[in-house]
Amino acid sequence: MADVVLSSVSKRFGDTLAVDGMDLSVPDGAFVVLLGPTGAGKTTTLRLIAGLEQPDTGDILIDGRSVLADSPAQRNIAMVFQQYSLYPHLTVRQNLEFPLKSPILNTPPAQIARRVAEVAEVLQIAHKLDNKATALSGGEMQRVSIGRALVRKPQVFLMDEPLSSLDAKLRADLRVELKRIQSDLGSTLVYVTHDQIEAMTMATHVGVLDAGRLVQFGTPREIYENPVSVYVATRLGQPRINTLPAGLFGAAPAGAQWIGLRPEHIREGEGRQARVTRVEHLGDQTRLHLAIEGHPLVTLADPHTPLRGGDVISLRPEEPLYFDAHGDRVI
Ligand SMILES: Nc1ncnc2c1ncn2[C@@H]1O[C@H](COP(=O)(O)OP(=O)(O)OP(=O)(O)O)[C@@H](O)[C@H]1O
Repeated sequence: MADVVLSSVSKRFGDTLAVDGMDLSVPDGAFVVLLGPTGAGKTTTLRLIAGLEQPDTGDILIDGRSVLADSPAQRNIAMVFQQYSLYPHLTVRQNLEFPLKSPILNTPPAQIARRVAEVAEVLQIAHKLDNKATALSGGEMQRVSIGRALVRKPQVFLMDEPLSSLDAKLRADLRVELKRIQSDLGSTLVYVTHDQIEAMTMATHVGVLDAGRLVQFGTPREIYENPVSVYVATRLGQPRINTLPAGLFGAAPAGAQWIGLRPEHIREGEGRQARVTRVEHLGDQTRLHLAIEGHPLVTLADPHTPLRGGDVISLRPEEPLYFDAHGDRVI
């Protein structure tokens, strides 16, 4: 296993600067989740690490050594994409064996058989080993794709939204499974997702990308509790952090333009009056939509809340976050 370092890496496609002077340090054995809206440069970052793209400037080091001159195969990296990339005419077993049969590796047949059996067991596809890849459900195909990455025990795993095409139950199962496999193997993993739950539950570190730049890197808790900007704060947390005029609840720190309120920053019972506009029951959470002087606000309520649209409650902020006019954190 190995650490991965990107040092001032930039990559341009025509007029688009997809990755812009990125410095990223992925510690050995870390599970790093890259978050950011579409076009932020997440996939390009993975492809640069894999060697599928070459940077225009900067350096990429794996295990302390520059890999810019290495081919993707020489980098000993396994990548899993959103769309499963299986050989349709081969069986599941043959698909899983394929990476181990590379002439570079020269793996003995008994070891290949053992490794395929182990991985099939972990991913719960042992009973499908002799099926053609095309005779599988979407979820099974994606498990085989992940299995193909796992069989090789590469230096680094790169995964680009590997669970996003799966149904909710399978996604939840594989989330737990992937995290377990990663921590058992001690593998270094860089993972792209739009799914906050995946980020919060699997990541040891989260990297937030904005227009090709890494704007914050830290544990999921640090990113959630101590975001450097509104942009970062809105990446994690459902409902999203509310941003309201800083003076709405009284005095605000110097330079503050916005007050950022997550549900846990809102205390009911005293303070400003807020009108309930809607109570939304989502099953796993109940959202309270409010308005203070016409400013909308969403927070969480007890599932059995007696509140109804039109009710008026009082609330005040507790240890909120403040941001300046550019959205940067003030305190
Ligand atoms: N091969 C390419 N040719 C031209 N432009 C590209 C190419 N690859 C990426 N881009 C552009 O670079 C920018 C970053 O793309 P990238 O796919 O890395 O973003 P992303 O954060 O992964 O987005 P998504 O969440 O939609 O996958 C985008 O503006 C994209 O259109």
